Amino acid sequence: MQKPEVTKVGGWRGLLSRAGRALALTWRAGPWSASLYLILTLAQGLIPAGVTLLTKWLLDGIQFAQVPAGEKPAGTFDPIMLVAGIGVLGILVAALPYATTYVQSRLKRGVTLVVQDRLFGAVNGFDGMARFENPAFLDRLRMAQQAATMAPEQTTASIFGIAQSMLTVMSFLGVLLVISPLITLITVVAAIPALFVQLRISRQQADMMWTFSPRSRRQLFYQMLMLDLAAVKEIRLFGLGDFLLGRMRRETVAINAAEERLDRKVMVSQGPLAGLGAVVAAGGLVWMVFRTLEGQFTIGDISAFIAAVAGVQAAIAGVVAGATQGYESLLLFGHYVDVSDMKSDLPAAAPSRPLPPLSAEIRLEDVWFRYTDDSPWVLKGVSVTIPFGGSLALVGLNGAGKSTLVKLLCRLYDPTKGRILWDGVDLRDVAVDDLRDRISAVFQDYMSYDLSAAENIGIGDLANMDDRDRVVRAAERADVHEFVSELGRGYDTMLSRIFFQGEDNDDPEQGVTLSGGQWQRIALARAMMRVGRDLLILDEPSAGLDAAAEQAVHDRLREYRKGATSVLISHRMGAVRHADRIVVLQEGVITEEGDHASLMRAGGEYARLFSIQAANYVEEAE
Ligand SMILES: Nc1ncnc2c1ncn2[C@@H]1O[C@H](COP(=O)(O)OP(=O)(O)OP(=O)(O)O)[C@@H](O)[C@H]1O
Repeated sequence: MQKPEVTKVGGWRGLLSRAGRALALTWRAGPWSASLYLILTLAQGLIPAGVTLLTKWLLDGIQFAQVPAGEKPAGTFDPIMLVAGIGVLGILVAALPYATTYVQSRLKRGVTLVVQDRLFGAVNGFDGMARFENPAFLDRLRMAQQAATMAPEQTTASIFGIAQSMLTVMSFLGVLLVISPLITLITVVAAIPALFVQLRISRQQADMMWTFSPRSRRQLFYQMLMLDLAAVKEIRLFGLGDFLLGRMRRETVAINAAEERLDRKVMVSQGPLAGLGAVVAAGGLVWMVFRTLEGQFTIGDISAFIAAVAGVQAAIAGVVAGATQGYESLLLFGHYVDVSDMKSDLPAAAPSRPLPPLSAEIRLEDVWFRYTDDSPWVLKGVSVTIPFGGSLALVGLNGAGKSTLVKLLCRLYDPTKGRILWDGVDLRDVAVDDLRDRISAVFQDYMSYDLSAAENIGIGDLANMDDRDRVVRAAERADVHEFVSELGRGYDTMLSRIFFQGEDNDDPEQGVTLSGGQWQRIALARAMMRVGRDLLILDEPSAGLDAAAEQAVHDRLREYRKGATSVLISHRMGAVRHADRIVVLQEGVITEEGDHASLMRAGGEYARLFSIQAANYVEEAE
């Protein structure tokens, strides 16, 4: 079921295709900005050689200023014009980086928008839950998220940067070649090993990021935990602060040590190579000076040589840096590409069958389920029928498989074996959105959204979210209307304080913090928003409620459930006794089935659980 979807990223062909995608993305995010960015970048690549050439001509012009006009060597120009030209290029050198940064930032914002839309669009398209429970996938998702914001822009910047540096190299080589082909060759050859060493290092860096990803995740987990409001109580009371800090420190130290090792490698391998470049440059200069003294070269040639050697080395370093950064961002971009290309984790039926409104029954036929291929079976051959218009209650000890069964009904997973039929149609043969549109549910681990009360309820049915009457009716059904009406801003009160800062923080009208039971009733109201659905699932809908509220909620729910097909899970035996059919699940197997009276008569597990709770109440009453 959870196949290892995460593969290692690498291979030149893959890298090239990813580079193509990154460039295409950048282009799509802003064709004009991208073109301008390219022009500006390339222009900056040509300027250094241009300045060098003009300077050489200027120095030659000065050297031969006293020579009569007809005897001047070819390529001697008016010094005033050359000074003006150097001035113009100087202005461009100063101004262009700012223009480039502006265009680059603009492009980056555009790219971020496109890429995030795609990534989260793809994530929203994962219909099931399994991927979200796979740690390797979560790692990749985290990296994809990181990649989404920086990788395409970085890749483009690197590719353009490489083009710029190569243009600089080539233009300088043009100048250098005219002066001395030998020096040109030696300079280039000396710079090549650095390129390969850098590429190797960057691969190691990317591998390290991947290897240490679980550590980074744990480090982040401890960090978040120490700042988590929900965890504050236990951390304070149990004195867990230093323990968590120690664990976080351990992860950070391990990551730091690996980074340190890599940095050392970079220093040891790069240092000598950089030194070799400097020796070559110095040797070339000595040779050049001697030749100039012999009259073979001009002073302008020496200045051009000095500038070109430095320029070529800097530009080759630029190519290496660009390649390294590009390589890293492409590896990172690979995670983004993989996640955004992923299809839904639930096989889609093609073509999907229409899902008729429920008219007869929902039937589980010999359903077996386990979460992963190597984990134990959670459901072992469950067969049960939920008749149309009837209520089914699921009873069983913790871990019996009740919530799992509900997840299968919502098709958050597919059964490993067996099938679930909706009026005879296998759930796998219908579009998952159609199925979910027919279901309403309160899950055991319901959500508390940092939204207003009206929105918290209304999002149960997005299409009717702004229909205040509907929201109020849903709140009434969940017995929460009165409470919400009395809040500072009624239904428009924010059920969160996280968006308020500074002075507003103490204003109770700005947002409220609800209790667990109040949140549970809001979640119930959210489910009640979904009127006219075929199946209502209530997984522990009253676990956090006080006795009076629980009674009231169940009375109302019974009213609401009348005529609706429903599945109720509750550990409160008083709440399930009214169900049309009660099923007892023990370690993934149905052991008893019937209505309250017949199960009590049978004297099995149901009767035992019921009697334990009843006895508790009686003792408490006495
Ligand atoms: N996402 C998951 N991955 C792996 N195993 C899981 C997962 N969720 C639940 N399980 C396992 O499946 C079994 C059944 O869990 P389930 O939540 O369905 O039980 P339950 O009957 O609803 O229990 P409770 O009454 O405590 O809510 C448990 O052994 C649990 O450890």
